[in-house]
Amino acid sequence: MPILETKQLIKTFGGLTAVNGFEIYLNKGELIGLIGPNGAGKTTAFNMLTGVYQPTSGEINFLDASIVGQYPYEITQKGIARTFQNIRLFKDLSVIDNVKIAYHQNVSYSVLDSILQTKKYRQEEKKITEKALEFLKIFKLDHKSQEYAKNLPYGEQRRLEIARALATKPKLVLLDEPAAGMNPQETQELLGLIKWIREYFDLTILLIEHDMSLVMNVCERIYVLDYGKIIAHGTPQEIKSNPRVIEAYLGEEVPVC
Ligand SMILES: Nc1ncnc2c1ncn2[C@@H]1O[C@H](COP(=O)(O)OP(=O)(O)OP(=O)(O)O)[C@@H](O)[C@H]1O
Repeated sequence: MPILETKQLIKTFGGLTAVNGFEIYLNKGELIGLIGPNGAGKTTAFNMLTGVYQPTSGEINFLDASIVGQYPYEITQKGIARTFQNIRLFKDLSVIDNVKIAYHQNVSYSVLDSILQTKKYRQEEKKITEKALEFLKIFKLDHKSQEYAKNLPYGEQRRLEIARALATKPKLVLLDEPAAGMNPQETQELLGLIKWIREYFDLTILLIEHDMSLVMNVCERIYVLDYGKIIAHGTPQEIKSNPRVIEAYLGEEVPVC
């Protein structure tokens, strides 16, 4: 039984059909790639899976229940987390506060507790700080916990964004071009990190990526989107040699390994 399944998802913006009949399934524990030329509809698909956009029509089932019509925060609570193509951190907050914010969706103290700084509030805040620090340690960012997020080098900001997404305790993580803007060494490290977090946090991962070597090296199956439609689906080997994929990439040599 797939953890996530979509049926005939469509998203139109005025006269433009950005996503047209998007059907994918993700089994628990899989690491799946979503690739396609610029403007193919990849981010729009992510936005529908996370409640940022409501589909024009179609179904999205997560853990056997429909999530269509739910708000992004409800979908996060159900266990889907994401990162963004353009890093979205609270840049003027410290590194640790960026992670603590992700924990705050599960606090049990009230606004009044926090205003009055009650014992309950203080105890829970202490626990959250400890947990956030543990998390930063895993991502080798603990020594920068008090640094402003905006002062981190690019690769570390990407790591922090992934750390923050994982602090919401997701079952499924959607990574939107995590290697964008990274140099080859950072990309290589990221590849190791993605493989590792999948095992360590028992995750299912859906990855949008333009870096073909990353996708081909790390993903078990790949979906290819072109003009809003899935034109191919298969293992990296199958995708590499698929004529429709080669055509969509305008004769570019598709994958590089
Ligand atoms: N909010 C919006 N309003 C109008 N059109 C939109 C909106 N969001 C996306 N689009 C259009 O939908 C199409 C798909 O865009 P999308 O960003 O999903 O593609 P993509 O595959 O993620 O591209 P890229 O790889 O460049 O990020 C594009 O033509 C884009 O201009």
